[in-house]
Amino acid sequence: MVRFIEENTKTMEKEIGNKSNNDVTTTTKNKKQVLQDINNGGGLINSLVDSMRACSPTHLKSLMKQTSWLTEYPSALDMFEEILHASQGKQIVMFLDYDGTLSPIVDDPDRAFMSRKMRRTVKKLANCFPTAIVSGRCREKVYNFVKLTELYYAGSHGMDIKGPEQGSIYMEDSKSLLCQPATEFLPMIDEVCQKLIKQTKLTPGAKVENNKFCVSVHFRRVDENNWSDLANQVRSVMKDYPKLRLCEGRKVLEIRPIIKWDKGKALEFLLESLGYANCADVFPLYIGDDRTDEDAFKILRERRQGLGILVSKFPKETNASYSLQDPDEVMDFLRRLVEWKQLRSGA
Ligand SMILES: O=P(O)(O)OC[C@H]1O[C@H](O[C@H]2O[C@H](CO)[C@@H](O)[C@H](O)[C@H]2O)[C@H](O)[C@@H](O)[C@@H]1O
Repeated sequence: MVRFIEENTKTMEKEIGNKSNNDVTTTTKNKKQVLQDINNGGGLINSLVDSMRACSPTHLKSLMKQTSWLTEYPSALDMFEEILHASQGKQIVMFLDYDGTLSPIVDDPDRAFMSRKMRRTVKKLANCFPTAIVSGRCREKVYNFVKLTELYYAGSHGMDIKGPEQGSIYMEDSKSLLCQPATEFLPMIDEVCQKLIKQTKLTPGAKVENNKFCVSVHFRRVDENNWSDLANQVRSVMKDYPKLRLCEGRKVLEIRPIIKWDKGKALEFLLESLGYANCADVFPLYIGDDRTDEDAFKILRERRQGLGILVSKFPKETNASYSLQDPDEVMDFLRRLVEWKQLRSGA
């Protein structure tokens, strides 16, 4: 396991361009270039603002018609039987993103609560299958929203992984499972976070969130006319930190260490920890709504194992195989999985 981490956490200056988790969802070819320029200190502020605009799904509506998109990425509810068929004889392992997947997207990140019904469903799910939450938020924060001790948690985009507090039937000594491949960056992240708070305080609506191994700069509540100011402020801080990179989520700029670690690596690490490293009898199911989830979808495609489900009401480029519209549909899908499993085990 130590080797797994070492091999995967070497700095990746050279690889940034190829491996950025924004690759797949880049709406225009030069958006990747834009982020590289920002990351490398080039500072194309206008282009960063374009890129921020593209964070909003409404800007992607015209990319493909909904109907043809749904033909390519059918509803996981409609394809439920096919999914079960593909998983036959294999151990299903569940990976769930939090924001936009288990909880609806809201204006205030501190109020992104999941419903009681969803919590009950996820609890039942974890009784049926090994289940992990994989989030961009810091692990403690996402745990405080989910509050289930039977889950694996991968916070800070997978850079902070911990086994279930209450132990697990799927892993011996799961309580001691801890993987934090970016600890050396903690002081830098704290410093950058303080600078970003200071720099952005004059931009109404901007919110800087310290996610321990990464930082989020939210612009959901920033007037679009002020986005270029915000981009300037972020850029002015980032230019002094070549070991950090900038990515995007939903109306959020994510600042992360340039290590070769993301939600895809977290998925692989957890599969290995669960004893499924070189195993054909495993069927990982990853459900997520965000660009950072694409790294995990991509890994599943590369491994030809399990499948990814994108949560989106709008057509988006994705490495997922199926889609669900919103957290309500996610809950329906999870419930059906639980019912199916309970029926099979005669519970
Ligand atoms: O990987 P995730 O669990 O999806 O976390 C990604 C980011 O989610 C949160 O921000 C997003 O949700 C907020 C609440 O609905 C919303 O206000 C914001 O616009 C979204 O980007 C979280 O606050 C970030 O720290 C996470 O990185």
